[in-house]
Amino acid sequence: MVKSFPYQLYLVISEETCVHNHFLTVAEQAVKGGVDLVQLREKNTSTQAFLQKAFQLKEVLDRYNVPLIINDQLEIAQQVEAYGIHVGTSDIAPTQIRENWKNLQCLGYSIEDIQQLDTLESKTADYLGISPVFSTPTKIDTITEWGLNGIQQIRSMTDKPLVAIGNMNIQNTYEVIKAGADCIAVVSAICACRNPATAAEQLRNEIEKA
Ligand SMILES: Cc1ncc(COP(=O)(O)OP(=O)(O)O)c(N)n1
Ligand SMILES: Cc1nc(C(=O)O)sc1CCOP(=O)(O)O
Ligand SMILES: [Mg+2]
Repeated sequence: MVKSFPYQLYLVISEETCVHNHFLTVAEQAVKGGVDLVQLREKNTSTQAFLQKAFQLKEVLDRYNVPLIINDQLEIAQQVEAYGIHVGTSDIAPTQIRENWKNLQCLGYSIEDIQQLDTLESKTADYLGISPVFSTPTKIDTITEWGLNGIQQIRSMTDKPLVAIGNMNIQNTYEVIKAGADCIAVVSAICACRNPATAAEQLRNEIEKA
């Protein structure tokens, strides 16, 4: 059974990608503009610093009832009582996460090739990240881009909620949702903007048009 996934605009944030404002300000403004799910993805910080940022971000998000997802780090996710965790093929496996985190609410898993869809790991996930829809300088260790055809192909093969990530912006959001994605996830389209609330609002409008 597919669990409810009512999220459509997903912010993936780290301190270093927030160019003009503090990351907590970006997160709060983005939520005010329409972001309904946030992932903290810190690739270049110590565990202690990641944990501290996670607590700070959770405090902000809790005020708006917006769930927090932690990237990669199971212990941090559990310590901050996050809503969930997102992992990819090089990380701790979804089945192992389920074994170790009994009251986990939301488990995201990246799909990089079509064979992965038919695995226990994918079936264990609550949503699948289409990784990447379009190639992006924000994450360069990806394999190939799925494009709109890839989204349609995955959509025809699974009922799981699909999160489109990779160079998502206001120009391509409408067609990506039309192709079958349930949600779009962004870094630069919000974090690199001077006004994160306006950026989120514009993305939200594109989603709602579709
Ligand atoms: C929503 C979402 N989709 C995909 C990813 C990528 O996860 P992963 O493949 O584990 O790569 P890293 O983010 O760990 O570099 C994601 N984080 N979020
Ligand atoms: C965190 C992440 N994961 C990706 C994947 O393909 O799995 S692409 C990506 C970064 C997305 O950044 P931007 O919105 O700036 O393109
Ligand atoms: Mg990962």
